[in-house]
This record gives sequence, C-alpha cells and structure tokens, in this order.
Amino acid sequence: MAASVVEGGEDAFRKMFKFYKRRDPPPDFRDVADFRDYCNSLFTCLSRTSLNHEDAAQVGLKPIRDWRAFSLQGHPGFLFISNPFLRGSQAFWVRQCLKTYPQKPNVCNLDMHMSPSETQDIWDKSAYLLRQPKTLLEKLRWVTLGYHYNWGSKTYSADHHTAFPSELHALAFRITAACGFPGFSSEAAILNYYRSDSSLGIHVDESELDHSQPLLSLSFGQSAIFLLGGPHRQDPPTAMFMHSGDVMVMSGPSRLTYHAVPRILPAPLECASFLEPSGSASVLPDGSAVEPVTEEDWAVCSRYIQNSRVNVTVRQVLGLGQSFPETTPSSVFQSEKLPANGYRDGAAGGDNGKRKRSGSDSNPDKT
Ligand SMILES: O=C(O)CCC(=O)C(=O)O
Ligand SMILES: [Fe+2]
Repeated sequence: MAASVVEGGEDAFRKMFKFYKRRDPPPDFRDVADFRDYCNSLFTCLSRTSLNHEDAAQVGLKPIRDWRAFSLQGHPGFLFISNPFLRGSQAFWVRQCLKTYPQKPNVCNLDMHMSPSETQDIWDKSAYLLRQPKTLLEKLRWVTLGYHYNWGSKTYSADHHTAFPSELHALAFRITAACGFPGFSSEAAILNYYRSDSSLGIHVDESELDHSQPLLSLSFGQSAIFLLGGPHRQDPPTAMFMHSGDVMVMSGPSRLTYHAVPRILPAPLECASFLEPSGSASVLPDGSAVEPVTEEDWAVCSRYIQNSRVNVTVRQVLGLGQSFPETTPSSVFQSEKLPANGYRDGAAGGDNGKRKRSGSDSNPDKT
C-alpha cells in the first residue's frame, strides 16, 4: 500500500477509503487483514457458559468452543468472529433479509418514492423476474426494523416503531451474551443491501441513546473491505475483509469509532460454499428459529447474492429505564424531509442520496 495511505493526519481515513474504492488500477489488497488466515483466536474473552450448544444451534450458530474470535490491537472493545454459523444456516438468514424483512410494516428505501401498494410484495414481484435488470429486490438499498431510523433527522422515535423480528433478536441476544453483554435488547436494525459497486461512507453510529451496549454486525453474501478507524476522524483506520457469516461486535470505545465500507469484492469460493442451505431439516434442533429454505426460495436468494452483499446491524437504542426525549416542533419538521435512500453511493442503482452521520466530515464519495 502506498505510504501516504497509512500516514496519520486529517485525511488518513478518506485517503484509505479512496484507495480501496479505486477501480483503475485496482488497489493492492495485501495489507487487508483476513481473519480466515489467523489462528490465535481469543477463547478467553468469550463467555462460554452464557450460551449452551442447543441455544446456539437454534439460531444457526456453532458451539462457542468452535468460534474463532479476534480482538484488534489499538481497537479496544472490537471483536471479530470469523463465521460462527453452522454450515447451511446462513441460507436462512439470507432468505430472511431478502424475503421477510423487506415486508411491511418494516420500512425500506423504496417507500421513500413508491406507494405502499407498489412496495407491498417486493419478493413476489421480484422473484420470478430476477433474470431481468432492476427488480425491486435489486433496487433495495436498506430496510429498517424495530425503531425505524429516520435518515433525515438521524434519530429514532417512540412513534415510529414496529415489532422487532424475534428470531433476529434471539440471534443477536445469544451472540452478544457470548461476548460478555448479557441482556442485550434488539430494538432497531438497519439492513444494508450492497451491489458490487456500492460503498458506505465514513460515519459513526451514535444516534442510539444508549452506547453502553454493543452494536452487532452480521454479513452475508459477497465480501467487503471494512475500515475501522478510531474515535477521531483523523485516526488512520485498519482495513479488514468481511466475508459471508462474519460477525463484528463493536463495544466500549469501539462502539463510537469511525468506520466505512469502501468496496465490495467477490466472495472466496470457500465462503460462498458455506452459504448453501444444508438441504435437510433433520439437522435443526427442536424449537429452532432457523427453518429450512425451500429450493424455490434459494434459487432466488443465491442468484441475488451472487453479486450482492447484505449487512445487518442490530442496535439497542435505549438504556434500561430510558425513554425518548419529547419531540420539538422543529425536529418533527426535519423528520418529514426524508432522503430517498441511505448513506451509500449505490452508483449502479441511481440512488445517489448520501447519509452523513454523526456530524462527521463530508461524505468521502463526493470527492
Ligand atoms: O456494511 C457494513 O459492514 C457496515 C454497516 C454499517 O456500518 C452501518 O449500517 O452502520
Ligand atoms: Fe455503521
């Protein structure tokens, strides 16, 4: 990597973002950490007794003793779990992200410029068409669950809330408990749908009112380069690959650090093969949240995921006993001015709205 990319200074994050986003010539990926290659996993930081085998299997996770978890020097509170999913169970989560979570009453980017009847059955309207360009599914950029994030005012509010999916809460609760955060309450999620030319600008997730609980991130489908910076915009970031099934836990000081996704990359063959459904319901334990994915559904999911990535971040918004502040008339006014989409540059999708979060610097994609 060019020396200028790793230097400190005000633009270190932006420089690295642009370095990895560059198409021509493509960047050198040798300095990107790939946790698949690392062997010194951190067993000690996982709370083994907090998650038994059966509870893990019910949400599609391996027993904790088989998880490969890593912390990163210089990023306290950050934990990377290299694909803790049981072979075959990622397919269920992919189907949930594509078929179930975009359904009403959840909110997605398409609702910003289409009527409720047009966005009613994204899956049914897209599934049989997926060979043709630009189905609704392919135009999907984000979905929000639970407390629906307001992209205009950058807030959550009590009056824009729908039920959080119980199986996704079960997954988030069990992973966070295993990482030493018992009692995590999944109150909001943002699902990001990336095409091969999408990126996500530099931001901090600070709209949640309680930052003592971690932010959990789950990735499926194609791989990505993830840049993890520090609490200050000028802190030079660490670049790492995120492959399908990988999980990140951002807690403590790393809960409020700058991060970004400059690039989506084809998944290595081995990661793509983990995605395939197991094809047998018999491996699922009793009471499992993970259901078998039908061949018909998988045909659509696998075609979609061949050049797309889905990331799910699960957030606790409120601390114990905390409530939302009263809404002032001015913030109500602001929240009505919703952008058409989130914070990615989605070059191919024609959705060019950006989300600038947390009063951070201007979006790097603009420069
Ligand atoms: O796609 C990712 O890995 C990151 C997503 C993210 O940072 C967010 O949704 O806030
Ligand atoms: Fe984020």
